[in-house]
Amino acid sequence: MTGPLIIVNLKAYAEGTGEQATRIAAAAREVAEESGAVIGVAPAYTDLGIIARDYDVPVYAQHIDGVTPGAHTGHVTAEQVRAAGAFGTLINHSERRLTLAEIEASLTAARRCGLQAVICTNNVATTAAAAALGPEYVAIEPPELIGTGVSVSKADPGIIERSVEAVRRVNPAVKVLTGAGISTGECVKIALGLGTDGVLLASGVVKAQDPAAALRDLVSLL
Ligand SMILES: O=C[C@H](O)COP(=O)(O)O
Repeated sequence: MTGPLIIVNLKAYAEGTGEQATRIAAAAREVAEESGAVIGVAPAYTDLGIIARDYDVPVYAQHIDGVTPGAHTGHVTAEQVRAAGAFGTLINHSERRLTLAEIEASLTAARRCGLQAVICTNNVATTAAAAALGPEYVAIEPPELIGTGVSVSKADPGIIERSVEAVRRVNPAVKVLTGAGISTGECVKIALGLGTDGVLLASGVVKAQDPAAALRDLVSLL
């Protein structure tokens, strides 16, 4: 994949399975084709297989556990999401936080299965620690802005700049995403201008009346 990456995290917003996820995946595919942007989706586990099978978009798990297949009730393995068609996985999202040891174990599992790893972080220090582990991406998201509609790009550009600097210092091979309240092309443009490689967002697309229109706006200034 080349160019900025936009990942739409569907979280647990849907009350059922299928309908919302397939609508957003279809919109992601359509807008990616029109614009040339890379748009991934992170559906619930219950929707992951169908999205990966029927929609030509990069699919991310929202979390994987750092275990190998075996007696682990209530866990989800990298092998399972890979077999269901996942391209990558989020790790340590603010709504699914892990210890440092667990982050490392989940990253090891992702590597074992060839999944692209996006480690989410909540401040500059954790961004630097995550970068030291060497995932493909870190995604810095100030937790207080998540789901608020107040964009990190406008409310806290400094945390993006400092995170990009920290990653470049620790491990320049790691790419940086940012997220929290991102909903417009302007937010994306500011984030990229501050040195990121893309954005991670949810409510701006998931709660939109017309997800395709919301995605078109996001890529409008690329
Ligand atoms: O994974 C996505 C982030 O937590 C951002 O969520 P949000 O776009 O609803 O603020």
